[in-house]
Amino acid sequence: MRASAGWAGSRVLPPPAGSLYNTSASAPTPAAHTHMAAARVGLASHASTCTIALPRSRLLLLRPPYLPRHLPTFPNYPRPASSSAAPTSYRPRRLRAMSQAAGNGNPYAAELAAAKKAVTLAARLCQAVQKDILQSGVQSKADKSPVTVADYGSQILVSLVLKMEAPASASFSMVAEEDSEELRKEGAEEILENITELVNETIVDDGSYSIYFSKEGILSAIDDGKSEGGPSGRHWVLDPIDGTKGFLRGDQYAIALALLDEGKVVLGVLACPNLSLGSIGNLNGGSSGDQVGALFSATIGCGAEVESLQGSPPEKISVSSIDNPVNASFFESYEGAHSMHDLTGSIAEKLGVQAPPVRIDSQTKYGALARGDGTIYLRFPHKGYREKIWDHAAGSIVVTEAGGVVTDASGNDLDFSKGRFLDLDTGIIATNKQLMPSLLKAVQEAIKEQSQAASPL
Ligand SMILES: Nc1ncnc2c1ncn2[C@@H]1O[C@H](COP(=O)(O)O)[C@@H](OP(=O)(O)O)[C@H]1O
Ligand SMILES: [Mg+2]
Repeated sequence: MRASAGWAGSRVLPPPAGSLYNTSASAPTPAAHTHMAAARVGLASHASTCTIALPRSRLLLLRPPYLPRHLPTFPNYPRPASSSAAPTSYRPRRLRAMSQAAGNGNPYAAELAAAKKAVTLAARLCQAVQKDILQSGVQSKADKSPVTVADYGSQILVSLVLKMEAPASASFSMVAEEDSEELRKEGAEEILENITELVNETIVDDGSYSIYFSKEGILSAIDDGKSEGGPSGRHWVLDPIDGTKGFLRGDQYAIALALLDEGKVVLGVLACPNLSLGSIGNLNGGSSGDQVGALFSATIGCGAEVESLQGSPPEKISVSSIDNPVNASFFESYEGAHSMHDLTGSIAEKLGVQAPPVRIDSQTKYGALARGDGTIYLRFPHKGYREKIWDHAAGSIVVTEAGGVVTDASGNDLDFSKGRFLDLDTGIIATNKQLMPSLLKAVQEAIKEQSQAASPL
């Protein structure tokens, strides 16, 4: 059954005056904003070439009177993000001080605070784009450029916040899904323009940073994600929009960010803008009408938490304690192309699970599992698919810190130290400690039967 994500409310809003992504010579432009911001940061303005049409409501936010509020009166403004290192002298201290005060022995408290801030800002951009996609009906067309805008935009914002908030001495490495190759090609000028506008608009709206991205800065920030990761040092791991298909449908998606330290995931945050704050356990992935927008976080040895994306005190979460499979339910991909639904059905049957699968997109499944909305997560890609680390790093630590277990189909821990891919091709399973032994047994039996059926001799 199809999961619905509580976006009905946004669908009935009046249509925007223009699309975020269409260009139109006659449409109003945020030129005044661009000129003013560029002048104040001492950059060349590109406003004369800007033809993006913004919805009227968003244009209001770009009027010059807003700018002084967002651009504090520093004697100088930081370099644009196109420079190799983020400016350090104007880094906001608020976040650092808060995280230190709330650290309570968490050795990654500053990184955790930065990661939460990063995905929250990225989620804001993604929400604006998804709303526009749903209102304009673009999701039914072949043109997938709005998703591209959100994907890149999310990656840029995460990169910006992490660089701004990271300790000045730390080198920056990020393993992320996107690079700038496509955007540097001829014909990509318009989409680059749109990304530049949207990213800068999100930063201005937020007000935390006095930085302005030029187009070259945008390209360079995307390429911050080109790291190969590996077993030594620290690497951020980012999926800027996980669950792209769900994002386009108006369903679940996540911004997933983790930190690897010496090959181990030590921290993970998952922003799930369409996930209800109440349980989705009995709703087949849909919203119960509660407030939507959940932010999961976990640090190694410190447990897992959930809070509202709009800001609420974090609450500790733990996986379900159900130890009888008859009472269990399981999550799997909405997309049959991402996980073999016939195999997972046979595993569930062997285990004795009665409930139908809860099919939702993205690492939102890990978050929902971590807070006990369901008991099991099964993922069995079709033969030959290689899992990427950004599809599991954040989600897996949220589950393990909530008391769960995440392994491959043979019961091995996931190894995030091998570069951009996970070194496995068997499948990924997650559940609580009580159920894992019987789940592993059912998985191995079902896989054996499947391979016998495929080659009966
Ligand atoms: N053939 C395939 N088999 C398994 N996973 C796939 C796949 N093609 C894409 N994916 C991955 O599945 C992720 C979505 O997972 P889920 O099915 O749980 O929503 C995608 O993340 P993106 O949407 O970030 O590309 C992508 O990395
Ligand atoms: Mg993904």
